[in-house]
Amino acid sequence: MMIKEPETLILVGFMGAGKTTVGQEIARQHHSQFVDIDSEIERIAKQSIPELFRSRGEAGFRQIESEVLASLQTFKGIVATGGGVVERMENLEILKQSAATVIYLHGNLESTINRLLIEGQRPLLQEKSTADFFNLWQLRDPKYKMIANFTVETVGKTPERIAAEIIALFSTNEDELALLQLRSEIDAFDRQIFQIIERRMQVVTAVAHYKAQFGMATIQQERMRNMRTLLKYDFEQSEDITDEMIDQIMTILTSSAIAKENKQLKR
Ligand SMILES: Nc1ncnc2c1ncn2[C@@H]1O[C@H](COP(=O)(O)OP(=O)(O)O)[C@@H](O)[C@H]1O
Ligand SMILES: O=C(O)C1=C[C@@H](OP(=O)(O)O)[C@@H](O)[C@H](O)C1
Ligand SMILES: [Mg+2]
Repeated sequence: MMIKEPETLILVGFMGAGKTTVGQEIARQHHSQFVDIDSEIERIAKQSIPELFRSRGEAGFRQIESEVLASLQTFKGIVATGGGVVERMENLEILKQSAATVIYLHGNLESTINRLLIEGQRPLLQEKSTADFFNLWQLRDPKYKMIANFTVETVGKTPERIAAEIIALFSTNEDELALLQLRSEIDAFDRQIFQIIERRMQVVTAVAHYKAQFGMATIQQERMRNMRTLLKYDFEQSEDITDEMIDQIMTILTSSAIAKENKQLKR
């Protein structure tokens, strides 16, 4: 069975997740209408969001936000909400009961904060510490999940690709859809694994500097053997992480590290 194509898609997620950008891109690729709730608020208030926060406070902003959301109940097309749309109970009710399909654009805090710092347009970011931001993330994440019909992983993907994936959700068979979601989880893990390997290589560089300074050998066989033994011990009970897997992966990691160290030492 094919999933019926919805008349309206509502994008939710934390600030900086890409709701505005991806929403515009879906509308472009799918030739639909697009509304950004923040832009509507600015149009109605005749003020920018930071100005509105200054003149009427967050409560004043949230009041207009709820009114705009309520006014969009018959809109057909793509709606980008603001990250704080889940702050008010009445908004959650509207989103839960809506016939529209709600999509949670999920990301990670690190890339989100980096994007927002570059942009500098979110008043909440200016007044909150990273710890406050993390708390806000943890408070909102379950609310986005509660109202969403689908969660789409955004980490490491371009807005064009995320838009294409969302459009594909509705031209896909329902059985295939579960598979699509699981695969997107695997893709997200693969990206995380390679980000960690990259960080590992940065530490390798620091180690090479140290070894050069103290005239130490690049290859320290015993240390490498010990590490493999410890890993095998850690995963002794695991069916999936076998000794063979540990040996293969560690061979790749250590040989790339040794190659990098040798290259640096030759300089
Ligand atoms: N998938 C993405 N990859 C890279 N940059 C992105 C992505 N999505 C959004 N951005 C950038 O991050 C910033 C915030 O995006 P925006 O669409 O305004 O997010 P939101 O509406 O969820 O707050 C913008 O500068 C945008 O260009
Ligand atoms: O998360 C929030 O509380 C907010 C998110 C912003 O929208 P985006 O999520 O589009 O950045 C904007 O509505 C306002 O700065 C408050
Ligand atoms: Mg936005």
